[in-house]
Amino acid sequence: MAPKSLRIEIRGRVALLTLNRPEALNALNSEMMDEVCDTVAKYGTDDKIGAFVLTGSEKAFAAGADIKEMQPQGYMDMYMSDFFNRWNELAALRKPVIAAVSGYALGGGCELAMMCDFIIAADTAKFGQPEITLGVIPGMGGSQRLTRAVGKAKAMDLCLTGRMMDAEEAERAGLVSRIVPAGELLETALAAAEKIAGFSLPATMMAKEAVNRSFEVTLEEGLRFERRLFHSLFATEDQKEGMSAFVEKRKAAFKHR
Ligand SMILES: CC(C)(O)CC(=O)SCCNC(=O)CCNC(=O)[C@H](O)C(C)(C)COP(=O)(O)OP(=O)(O)OC[C@H]1O[C@@H](n2cnc3c(N)ncnc32)[C@H](O)[C@@H]1OP(=O)(O)O
Repeated sequence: MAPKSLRIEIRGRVALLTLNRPEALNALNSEMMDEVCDTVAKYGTDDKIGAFVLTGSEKAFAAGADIKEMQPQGYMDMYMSDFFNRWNELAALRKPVIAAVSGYALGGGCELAMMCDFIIAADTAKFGQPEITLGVIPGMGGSQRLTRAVGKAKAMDLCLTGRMMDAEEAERAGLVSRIVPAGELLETALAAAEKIAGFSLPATMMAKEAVNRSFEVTLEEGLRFERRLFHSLFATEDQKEGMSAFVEKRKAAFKHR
């Protein structure tokens, strides 16, 4: 069945996923979670896809989890269904994912963007964790990923006051990798994704794995892990091709093997 709240376009080796619930500013409900996670599961194992772009509308990347869906729930409902757990499938995706954020990225929207590997923001983007204004706290990783991205002071400020930060503040804080004019957001994100998808897929996957590992282990363990991955890439055809192409002064043609 075709997804209802997600548009999927395949552009060469890039899968472009557009959140599509404009009537609710892309509020993330269970249907959307299933559609996003089913889609990344499908293309995550497709050798023809080398990178993803996740985006929303001009007004909202996503204005948070769907408050109307959560409002009637009780503790047992949330606990027994392990509400939001499926979003971990996006965070665990092994291929690179870029979040292209325009407008609101609030609550679960900000958390969803942070599950991606990096965020390219339009100059209109606004980030925040306003859950405190609803009597709750972040529940899709905000207190953890935001703190790792921007440090304790700013994460506390955002989680405790519920205020929004604009794209410039988010870039200064390290949440966002680059800011572009709103009209150039999608082409910039797609160009970055196409560039990544043109490199060796095993190398981009291992680069992602190595950077992510730095959040979990000591420096010494991380360095050893990186070196082992680096060594292993010398078993790939793409290492032979990439280095030969440099020596022969030509463009590499990676086979993703
Ligand atoms: C995942 C967790 C656990 O971390 C929790 C969360 O994510 S909780 C949600 C956090 N997000 C918010 O609290 C933001 C809620 N939205 C707003 O504050 C405003 O909508 C706004 C400031 C983003 C934009 O305001 P405005 O331009 O005035 O538009 P609205 O009229 O408010 O919204 C239009 C339409 O969308 C519905 N909407 C917006 N956000 C949500 C949401 N998170 N869940 C459900 N529905 C949402 C809003 O109700 C409007 O619909 P109608 O009521 O007109 O049908």
